[in-house]
Amino acid sequence: MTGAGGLLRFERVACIRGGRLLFEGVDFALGEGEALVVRGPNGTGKSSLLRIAAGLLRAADGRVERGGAIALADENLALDAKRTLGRALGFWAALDGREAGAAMEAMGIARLTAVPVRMLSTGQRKRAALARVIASGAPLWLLDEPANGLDGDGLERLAAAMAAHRASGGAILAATHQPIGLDGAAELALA
Ligand SMILES: Nc1ncnc2c1ncn2[C@@H]1O[C@H](COP(=O)(O)OP(=O)(O)OP(=O)(O)O)[C@@H](O)[C@H]1O
Repeated sequence: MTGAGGLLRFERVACIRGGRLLFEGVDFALGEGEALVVRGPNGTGKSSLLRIAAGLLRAADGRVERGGAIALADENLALDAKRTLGRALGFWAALDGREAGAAMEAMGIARLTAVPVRMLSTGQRKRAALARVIASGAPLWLLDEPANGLDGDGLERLAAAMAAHRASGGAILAATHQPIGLDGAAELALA
C-alpha cells in the first residue's frame, strides 16, 4: 500500500454470504495509531468484514489493500488444545521469530504456562487469543468481540494492550457490541 502509514484500506467493498448481500460500498483507511470499531446488529457482517480484512474471505466487490502483517483474534482460538498454554503460544510466536512471555504477562496468564489449552476457562481462552495477537508483532490487529468473556481485570488489560499497540504505531480494527476502551476510535455501523 502506498501513502504514509497505510496499514489497511477498503474501497467500495461489498460482501455476499449465502447469496445474501451483507454490505456494500464500505470505505475506510487505517494508518499508524488509528482504530476503527465496527458495530451493527447480529448477522450484519461484522465478522465477515474482519475476515475480508484478514484475507480469509473474498470481497464480492471493491478493493482491499494491506500495508503489513495482520493478526486476527476471533472465536477460533487457533491454539493446539493438547499443548500447554506456554508451548501453544510459544509455537506461534516462534514462527514470527518472537517470544510469548511478555504478551502472557500483559494479559495476566503467565501463571497458566503449564496448563493444557483444553483446560482453560472461557475468559482465559480469550486472554490467550489476545496474547497470541500481542505476541505476533503484527502492526494491524483484527479483534472480533475481544471483550467477550473477559472480567474487569481482563478488560483493563485489553484496553492497556490496545493503547500500547497504538502508541507504538499499530492499528486496530475491532468488531464489538461492548465498550472496549478504544479511545478516539472511528466507528463504522453496519445495518
Ligand atoms: N460460511 C458461511 N456461509 C454462508 N453464510 C454465512 C457463512 N458464515 C456466515 N454467514 C452468514 O453471514 C451473515 C453475517 O455473519 P457474520 O458472522 O459476519 O455477522 P456478525 O455481524 O459478525 O454477527 P454477530 O453479531 O452475531 O457476531 C449471517 O447471516 C451468517 O449466517
